[in-house]
Formats: sequence, C-alpha cells, structure tokens
Amino acid sequence: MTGPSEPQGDRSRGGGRPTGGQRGERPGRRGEGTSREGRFGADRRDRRPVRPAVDLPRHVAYQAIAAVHRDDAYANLVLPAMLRDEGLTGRDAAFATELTYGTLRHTGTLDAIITDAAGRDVQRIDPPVRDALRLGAYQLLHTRVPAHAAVSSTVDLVRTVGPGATGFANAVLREVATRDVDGWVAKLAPSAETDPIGHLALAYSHPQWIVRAFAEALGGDLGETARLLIEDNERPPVHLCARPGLADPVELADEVGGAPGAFSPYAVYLSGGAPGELAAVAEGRAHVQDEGSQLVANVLATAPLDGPDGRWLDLCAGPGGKAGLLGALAAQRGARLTAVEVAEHRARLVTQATRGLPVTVLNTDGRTVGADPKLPEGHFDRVLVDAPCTGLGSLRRRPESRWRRRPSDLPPLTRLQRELLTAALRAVRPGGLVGYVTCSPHTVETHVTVTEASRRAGFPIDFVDARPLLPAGMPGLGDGPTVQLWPQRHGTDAMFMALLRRG
Ligand SMILES: C[S@@+](CC[C@H](N)C(=O)[O-])C[C@H]1O[C@@H](n2cnc3c(N)ncnc32)[C@H](O)[C@@H]1O
Repeated sequence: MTGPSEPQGDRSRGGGRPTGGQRGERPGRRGEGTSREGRFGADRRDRRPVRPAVDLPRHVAYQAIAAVHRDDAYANLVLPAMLRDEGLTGRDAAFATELTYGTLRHTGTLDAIITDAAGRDVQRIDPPVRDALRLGAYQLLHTRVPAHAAVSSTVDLVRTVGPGATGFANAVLREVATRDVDGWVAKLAPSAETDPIGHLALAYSHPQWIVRAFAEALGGDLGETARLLIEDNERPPVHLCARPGLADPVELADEVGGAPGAFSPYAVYLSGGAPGELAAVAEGRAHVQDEGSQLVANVLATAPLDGPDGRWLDLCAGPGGKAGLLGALAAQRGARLTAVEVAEHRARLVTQATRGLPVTVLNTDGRTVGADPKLPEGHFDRVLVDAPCTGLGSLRRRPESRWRRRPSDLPPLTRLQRELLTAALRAVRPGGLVGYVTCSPHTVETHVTVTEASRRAGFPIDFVDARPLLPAGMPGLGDGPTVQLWPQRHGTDAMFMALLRRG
C-alpha cells in the first residue's frame, strides 16, 4: 500500500504519532529520495527538471493548489492554463479539476483532520508537504479513489516535493484513512447543540464568520444554512445567457446540448464542456453568466418606468456580464447603455463583451458622477450598481476565496458600496430607477448599505418591490421589497437586489 522504500516504523516513534515534515526539516534522510528518481529518466544530481513520480492529473492538481497557497493565485485562472500546458483533456482534466477544487474547498476541514492525524498543527508542516497531504486526505475522504492509491500516490508526490517527509506523509495518511469524513467530523467538530456555528464550520469547511453571516441572512435557520454550505462545496453549474434579439434560448439549448433555464427567460443550463469554445459565445450570441445575474439585470431593465427610458447606466460594469445583457435589451428598446469601470483591463473586457451593442464604455471612477461631464447628475433613467463586494454569494465558483476573505474586508468595501450607491442615486433622474446588486448575502453589504445610502441621499427614495418583477412562481423570495437569491433555493449564486426609485 505504501511507497516502496517507506518503512512503517515512523509511526512507532513519537508515541505512535507520525514524525517529520515540520517546517525547516531538511530532506535527505537516509534511504529516502533515491528509489524512484530515475523513473522518468532524470536524476536529481544532474539538475535537469525531474518529472514528478506521480500521474499527470495529480501532479497538475498539486501544482495548482501550491500556486494558490504560495503565490496567492486564483485556481480558476491557474488551473486552466496548467491543463492546457500539460495537454490534459477529457477525464484526466476533469479529475485534476475535481482534485484541485475539492481540496481547496475542503481545506479547513482537511487541515483540522491532518492536525489531529499528525499530532501537530498543520501550519507547522512544510508548505509543499502540507499541500500534498491535503490532496491525499481529500482523495481519501471525498473521492472513490482506493485508499492504497490515495496514500501511495501522495507519498510518491512527497518524494519529489519534500523528500525528507515521505515516512511522515505515509503515516499521516494512514491515520487519516482510519475514519471516513463523518467519523472525523464526529471526533473533531464542536457539539451542534452548544456551538452550532462551530459545528457547521468544521463539518462543511467554511470559516466561522462566514457561517455566522449566512445564518443571519437566512434568519437563523441553521438547517438551511447547512444546505447552503453543502451547495458551496459542489461543482457549480454553468449557465449561458442567450442574448435577447441575438439568440433564442430553446434553440441555443439544442445547439449546445443544454437545457433552457428554470427562471431567467434567457438562461441555458450547460451540462459540461468548455463554454468558451462554443460558437454561440465566440459569435456574441450568448455569454457565460449565472442565472441569478441575468435575473437581477432583467428586473432593472423591465421594471415599470414613467417618462423617458433611453439612458441606461451600469456604474460597475467589469468584466461586462450584466452590461452584455443590458446592452442587448437596450438595443431592442432603442436605449443606450453607458458602462463605467474603474479598472483599465476590466474596462477593456467590457468593451469586448459589448461589441456590436449600443454601449459606451467609460474607464473612470463611478463616484465621479456630477464631476465628470459624461456622467451628469439627474441624467439617467435606469442605473445599475453591481457593487464590488466580498463575493460570499459565489463561493462555489472560487474555491479558495472563503479562506482569503476576512471580516476586515467589510468596512472598506461597505464604504465603497455606499459611495457608489450614493453616486447612482445622484445620477438617476427624478422618477428613475436604481438597482443595487451584490453577489453577497452579508447583511452589512446588502440591507445596511442600502438603508444607509438611501437615508443620506438628500432626496426621497422609495423601495420598489422587486419580487413581482421576477418570474411567476419563483419560490422563497421572502417578504420583499428586496430579493435575495440562493444556491440552495434557486440554483443561482446568492445575488441580492434592492430596487430604488428616486422621488
Ligand atoms: C461585482 S463587479 C461587477 C460585475 C459586472 N457587473 C458583471 O456583471 O460582469 C464590480 C466591479 O466594480 C468595479 N469597481 C470598483 N470600484 C469602482 C469604482 N469606484 N467605479 C467604477 N467601478 C468600480 C470593479 O473593478 C469590478 O469590476
């Protein structure tokens, strides 16, 4: 079951706990790191790159996980590049993706388990060995990979990335394999009765402050909070938006082998594959966009409005998903969209995403409304503020994000959200509409921001009930007037929307 040169004797030292692998431990224990070096025709002594003694999908997954932790990389950016570079496709690519995303999502719980199995804090294990152990423990606890394969492949990996720690890795993983994930949760999680947040955090691998924020946004319903956490750990669905006037969703579903969405009139659910390679996307007939994002953009575009309706504004437009949909709707309605984005490279993405549509892209700060002649006060009929936020509503799409975000991110973000919403309320004409949207259900970013900004607006603001503007029969929309969409209720990201009318 174990790597070829690994004695099990390590377990007998240190009171049955595995040894080695701590920070600073130098590789090169006697008898280690020699048995397989020649396997791919390279010898460490000649300094040529050594092909890791592990299969390519696991090698790629390890490299992606290490890049996330070592370089602060984003898995959804580095992994596709690595798959491409290594020529991994089909089932191999799917396996590497599953290992990378799964390991990153479950890092919190895996670390608690590894800490217990190793008898020392996971933070004291050398980073390369730590990442290999996470990958191995993930396979043991969350996949159908046979235990012997999970252990031996991880030991093979450690032989390359931390050769002094192969015995340690072997022993830790053997200890991890003594229980299934439920057994580990039963052993390590705080009691659900006395510490329900701590219990959910460990059981479903989220930081406690995020679990607390979700529970609060869900009115204290811990059962539903658990269902949300489970959704965050699943592979997210991929949705297309069939651009109105350019594609019919039923025909597009046939074309791409998907299915029309349940709620958005433009949504197509994809069952797999690479959406970026679809002809419809390349030709600008469709774009990749979560159904929830489609719904909130559509609410703003279709809410009843008296008077002129030709000037639309998207104050936070990059990379251009909602601007793409609003631009297509504007084309049908004889309107024009001004799309503002402060980051230059993201403004370029908006330009690409809205090519051929009646959209003017401005690379500027949305808070310059009134100061920038292209953003006059009281000028626009419909304004979208899709505010920069913690993104806690789309954790399933960014597997490392939950571990990077901090509660201290909230004050600067909420200040910016208030300033942008205030700018939007200045930009809209009397009687016009502002849609405030976040991809976060955190109440500080949603209700608190909206209440504060409208209280300080200096003119009357009415809340418009957004619920009737969503498709009939959509369940679980709450008491209004704002709406909060949820993965566990609607299959969408957790988008929040408040619809405001300037008096
Ligand atoms: C949540 S994203 C918007 C997503 C976009 N609406 C879409 O659907 O693709 C928020 C965007 O606001 C931009 N942003 C941040 N501060 C800004 C500011 N002061 N003015 C304009 N844009 C800003 C960010 O760079 C980011 O691209």
